[in-house]
Amino acid sequence: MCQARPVAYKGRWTERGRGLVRFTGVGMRYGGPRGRAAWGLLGVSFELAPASFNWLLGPSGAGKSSLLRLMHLSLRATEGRVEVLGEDVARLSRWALTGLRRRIGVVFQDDRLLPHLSAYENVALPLRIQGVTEMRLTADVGEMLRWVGLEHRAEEPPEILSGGERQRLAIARAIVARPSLLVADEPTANLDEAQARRVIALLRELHRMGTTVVVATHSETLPVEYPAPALRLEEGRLVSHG
Ligand SMILES: Nc1ncnc2c1ncn2[C@@H]1O[C@H](COP(=O)(O)OP(=O)(O)OP(=O)(O)O)[C@@H](O)[C@H]1O
Repeated sequence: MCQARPVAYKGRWTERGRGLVRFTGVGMRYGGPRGRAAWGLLGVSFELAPASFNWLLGPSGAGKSSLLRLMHLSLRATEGRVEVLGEDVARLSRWALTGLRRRIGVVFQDDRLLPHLSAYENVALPLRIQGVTEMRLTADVGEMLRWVGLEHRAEEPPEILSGGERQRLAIARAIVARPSLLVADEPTANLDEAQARRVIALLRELHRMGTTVVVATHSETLPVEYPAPALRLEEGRLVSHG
């Protein structure tokens, strides 16, 4: 399934070398009832090399989702500096943030597919929003569905696909617009081992094509099976990176 590589258009897959992610002294403080505000992240500093594959590890409540939300720009840090794809996000205008978001793909634990659209239309959606031509859309969506091994399910609604198929479809949708950074928050949490391996193989393949990939997981076995740099969080602090 993973042997067939997508054909890079215009001679490239993503902007290789521009996938840098750097956090410097980052803190994320969540509000709450008076006196109950809490730090989800505290003093977190690290740098991810462009086109690297990275694990994000830590127990429940350690801050993994908070870190990923900062990385895919759905949260703003309370303190510190967040640089994504080489941009200091606090300095960007709303317009520039929207542009940067388009270069980031996100995969969640639950697939978040649209139930009233076919598999094909779910993958096509990001390209339709960007207004790409129908010819390019057809080629790119077909290529993505082939890559994730779902070309034969193109006309099906997501609800009749298996959990693993839905998650592969979610990956196809997240990467069809060729993001430079792919952030995955426990993408294998609901899958059996075989399906989980298939999903990780796709994400590893994506990294080999030049995308920076960050995958949060509770799995003890996947990071051993697929060795890669790992960020480990505990109680909101980065306790190791390497
Ligand atoms: N929206 C929020 N409001 C208040 N506190 C929050 C919010 N989101 C997260 N937190 C708190 O921040 C801390 C880190 O949570 P986060 O969801 O980032 O951890 P996690 O490692 O992803 O956990 P899990 O593995 O269970 O998903 C926790 O103490 C959590 O209760």
